[in-house]
Amino acid sequence: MKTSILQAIWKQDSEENEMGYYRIGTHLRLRPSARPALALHADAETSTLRVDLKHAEGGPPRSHDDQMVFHFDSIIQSTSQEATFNECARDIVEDVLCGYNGTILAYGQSGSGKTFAMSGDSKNALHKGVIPRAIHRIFADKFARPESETSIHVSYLEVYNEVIYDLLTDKKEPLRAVSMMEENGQIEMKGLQQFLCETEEDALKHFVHGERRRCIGTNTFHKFSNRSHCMFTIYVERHSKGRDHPDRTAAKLNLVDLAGCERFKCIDAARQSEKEVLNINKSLTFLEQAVSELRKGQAHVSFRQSRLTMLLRDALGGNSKTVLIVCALQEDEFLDETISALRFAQRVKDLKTSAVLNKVVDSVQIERQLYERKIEELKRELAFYDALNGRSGISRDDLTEQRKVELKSKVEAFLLQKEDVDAIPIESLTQIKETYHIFKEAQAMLHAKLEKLSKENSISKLEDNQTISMMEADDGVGELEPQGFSVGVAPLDWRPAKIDSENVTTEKTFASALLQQVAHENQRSYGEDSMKRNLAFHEFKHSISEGTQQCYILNTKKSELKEKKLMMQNLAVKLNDCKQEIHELNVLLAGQASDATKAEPAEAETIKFDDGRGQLQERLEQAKAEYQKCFAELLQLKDQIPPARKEMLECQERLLDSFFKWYKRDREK
Ligand SMILES: Nc1ncnc2c1ncn2[C@@H]1O[C@H](COP(=O)(O)OP(=O)(O)OP(=O)(O)O)[C@@H](O)[C@H]1O
Repeated sequence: MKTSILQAIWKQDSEENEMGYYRIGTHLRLRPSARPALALHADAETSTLRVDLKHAEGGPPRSHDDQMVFHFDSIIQSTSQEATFNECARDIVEDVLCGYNGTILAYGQSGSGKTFAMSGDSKNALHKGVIPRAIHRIFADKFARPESETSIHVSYLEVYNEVIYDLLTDKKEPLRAVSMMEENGQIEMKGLQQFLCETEEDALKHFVHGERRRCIGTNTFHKFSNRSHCMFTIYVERHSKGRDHPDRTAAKLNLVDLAGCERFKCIDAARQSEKEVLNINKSLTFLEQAVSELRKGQAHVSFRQSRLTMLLRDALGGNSKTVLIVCALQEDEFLDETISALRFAQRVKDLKTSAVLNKVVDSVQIERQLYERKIEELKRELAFYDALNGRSGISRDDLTEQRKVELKSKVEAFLLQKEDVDAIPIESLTQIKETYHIFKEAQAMLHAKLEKLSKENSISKLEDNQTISMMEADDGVGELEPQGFSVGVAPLDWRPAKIDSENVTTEKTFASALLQQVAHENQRSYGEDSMKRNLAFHEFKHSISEGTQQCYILNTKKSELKEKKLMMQNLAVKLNDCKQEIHELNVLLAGQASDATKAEPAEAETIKFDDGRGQLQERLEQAKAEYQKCFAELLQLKDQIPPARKEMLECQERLLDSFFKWYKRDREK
């Protein structure tokens, strides 16, 4: 029988856990009694309590058939505080350490042992209650896990006459009231202090401080009755050390010691405030009401009716794993209160909460998730547009290694001119980027090869090139721009031919190549660093007579060439001026001729023999003569320039040749 019940409970639990719902655990703790009621039959093995009312003494007349059976997760009777903790509280504390919120709730009539169960007896270490034992377990776990960073805070509040007070207010000050707010569906306590505790002692110090500040009064049942509902909360935040995005959990354990309900007839008017009792009973009634509404599955549960129900909202049906410890007196005179507490426990037993692992996601992670979602959406949208444009099957994800290899071979084929550029597909931005990347790689490889080749081949080649460029830079002879005077409006039969700039360029290129060749040949024999050679060349030109003479001749040739080019430029300008003048005179003469045609015969005669017209004609003739003279000179000069350049280049070549010979001789010495 016992086994089958346990199996059923275990099965129920595991099914519920898979769904994320957790049944509220209920435990019955019977306060030891010298004269327990004959009506109560507790069976710790089956965790059931049978109430036989026919055996009940006193009270209203009852039916002899009145018999009730209450089931619990466990019945604790004459059991140690440690065993009570292990039975009722340990699992919840372990769950809090894993990141689930937990609530342990002590319920029962005044004097039934709620405070004894939760706080224990401070005078005897063996009688420590659930709260100090939970603190011990949490700190033991913190120090047993060096790989995790665990921070522990505590707070302690009481609800007295529907006002919430912070029990951890400094002892010199009156208790500070706390306001309860609801933000984003969460109950927030504005003004409730949370204290960081590094050690178990820190937490115990705060707990004891709060205990001392609880509202305690004397009632009919005992001298130190708690007149308020109290909640000690331990906040456990934990994350693994040394990771970029560590798993972070934040859970809290609410340890609640409810005030005990009392019958009005039991109130000691001399010592107790009626308002106080009224408020306690009222809040407990609202609690019962909320439980029965939850049990019925009502859409609206009246949590807002009291502070207590708001505080316990999550514990009864929200994000919390919850355990209820129902404390009861066994004596006959308290039978009604005991039955009432048992009934409450049975109703709570049917409730389920939906505890979740409280993972703290940092803002960076949230942002990343948002972006990832956005990227997914955009990808879907792109795929949609691709499909609309008949380009389905295009992947915009990172290219696979195989795709990269394929693309590379296509680019190579293109570079080696085996394939046309169309062979490289253009499908997506990723692919285009990869193509650029391949080109860049190819360019880098080529560059490296060239560098290697040039190193192997000759450092001196570069040096000679420097020498050559130095010689060329030294030339100082500008190129003639011959355009601008070839389209003649002058009434001459012939047109001046263009100066053959192509020949000049070719000649120069040829000369450069020649010089390079000379330098290259010489460089093979004398591999020297450029600095030394440049210095030697400078010395040769300025201090060695052979060099000085050749340098003088070269400079003379350069000056002659330069002068000729300058003269050509001046002549070109003059030619253009003449051309302009001829044009203007022609226009004037043509204008006069047309006036003469339109005029009367007598007048026309006057114009025809007008002095001015004769002068214009004369000036035109002079301008034409000037033009022809300039042009002839220009042609002459043009013919002189190539031989002059050739001479200059030969001088240059001779100078270099003499220099290399001298340099070789000098080095051999
Ligand atoms: N299991 C137990 N074993 C021994 N003593 C107990 C037990 N339970 C309660 N007591 C004693 O009974 C007395 C009343 O207990 P307690 O103060 O815990 O009751 P309570 O339910 O918190 O009452 P109230 O609601 O009025 O504060 C205390 O002196 C306590 O030591």
